[in-house]
Amino acid sequence: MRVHIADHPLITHKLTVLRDKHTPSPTFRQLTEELVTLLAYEATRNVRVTPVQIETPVAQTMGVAIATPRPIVVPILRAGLGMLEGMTRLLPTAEVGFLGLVRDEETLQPVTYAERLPDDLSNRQCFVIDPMLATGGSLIAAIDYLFDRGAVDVTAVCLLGTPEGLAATEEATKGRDVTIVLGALDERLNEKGYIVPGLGDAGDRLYGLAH
Ligand SMILES: O=P(O)(O)OC[C@H]1O[C@H](OP(=O)(O)OP(=O)(O)O)[C@H](O)[C@@H]1O
Ligand SMILES: O=c1cc[nH]c(=O)[nH]1
Ligand SMILES: [Mg+2]
Repeated sequence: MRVHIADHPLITHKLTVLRDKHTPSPTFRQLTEELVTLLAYEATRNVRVTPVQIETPVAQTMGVAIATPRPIVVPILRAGLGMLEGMTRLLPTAEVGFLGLVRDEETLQPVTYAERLPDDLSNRQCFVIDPMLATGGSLIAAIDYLFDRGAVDVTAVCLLGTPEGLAATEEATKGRDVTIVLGALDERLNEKGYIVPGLGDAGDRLYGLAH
């Protein structure tokens, strides 16, 4: 498993505002979109391209186009939806599949409540988006869905992660082509499975629903 942790002052600045408990939902949504666009630059570094010939006003030249089959972007509902617009802005031709997972806050196990993915992901590059990698349970479940359907590689883009979540994901995805791109690696999980210092419940902060 490859892990890339962002190291850029703009990303750290935007994450600082996102973490602040006084930041209201509209600003939180805007920053989430901006952050995913910055992280997507790194996450798409190995996107498959194919050579194309084009004509500029001056000469013929070779360039590249995103290869087919098209990549697929999979937001993990609910919080991952907040990253979709920023991701598809960089990959406008990507297909979008959906996975609805919610963590049981007692057991910390993910429960699947929605799934709308292509049946066959053979030879597809997949990008999973979810702001939080806490215990890793939700991301591992998402990665399993994708490889079970034939995905060749999965890149996950998360705003915050933990050492515990990374270790669990590494253990569960051994032998598979998995890359994780993080905005920041936080200190730890607390006794309730929340990321410390984290930003709280990403879904609630994006969409404003109380438990
Ligand atoms: O690594 P884990 O321990 O599995 O926790 C991370 C998951 O928790 C959050 O979703 P949540 O279950 O709160 O659902 P929501 O997006 O609907 O709020 C988050 O968006 C991840 O999907
Ligand atoms: O800190 C956390 C952990 C899981 N899910 C969240 O939204 N936040
Ligand atoms: Mg939540």
